[in-house]
Amino acid sequence: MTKIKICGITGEDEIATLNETGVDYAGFVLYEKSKRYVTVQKARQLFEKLNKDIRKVAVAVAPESELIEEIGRAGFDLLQVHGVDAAEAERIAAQTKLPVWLAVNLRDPAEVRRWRREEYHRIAGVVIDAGAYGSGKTFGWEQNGQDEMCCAVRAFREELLAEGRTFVLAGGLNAENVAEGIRIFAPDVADVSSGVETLCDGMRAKSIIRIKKFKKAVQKTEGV
Ligand SMILES: O=C(O)c1ccccc1NCC(=O)[C@H](O)[C@H](O)COP(=O)(O)O
Repeated sequence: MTKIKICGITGEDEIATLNETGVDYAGFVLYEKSKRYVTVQKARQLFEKLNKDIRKVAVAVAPESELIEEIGRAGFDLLQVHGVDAAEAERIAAQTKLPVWLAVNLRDPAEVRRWRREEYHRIAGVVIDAGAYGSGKTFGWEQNGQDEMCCAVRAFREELLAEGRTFVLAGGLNAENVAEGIRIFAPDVADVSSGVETLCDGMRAKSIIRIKKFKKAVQKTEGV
């Protein structure tokens, strides 16, 4: 079944929500400019409350060497890296013992063609995401899934799968569109942040109801 990653975890209530809903991955955004920013230290405190079978993903943007080292010591299971090219992601993967997912923030079809030509030796997986980080917007696949960009993404997915790499679909997913995303791209992992949040006293928080709905929509694609 398509696995589920809930990204942008910031507090203990959200950890309890993930434990109760039983998702596969929890993402912690270690990028200071993000509204979902947590320090590595804060993420480590949250790990203590997280069920052991939920994998912990460090999400970073063009991380400096020091942060990569800190992430490597903190107990994460994976490092998802945005804002770097394939060569830089390969260098990061060589520096850390963690499996690395390269996040590609898509802006136009030419970009997918460029990424498809890259050589991946150490990268464990690729996250195909919308142009803006954690924006709740898709990269435009929901029109019909047949345009140039979608075809290029599917071809990219085939290449990654043939090499045994994980393919993650991200950007603007929610309970209403995730089944269509799975039908078009057949990802290994569906990654969501904004689409399972609610505003509570002006603060964004992951909603247990929305996560349950999201999970149900994913399970329905497999007849569960
Ligand atoms: O969420 C952020 O603010 C963020 C900042 C910098 C890098 C990555 C970030 N988020 C990553 C994710 O939440 C997911 O990988 C993905 O973008 C899904 O986001 P959304 O469209 O909100 O579902």
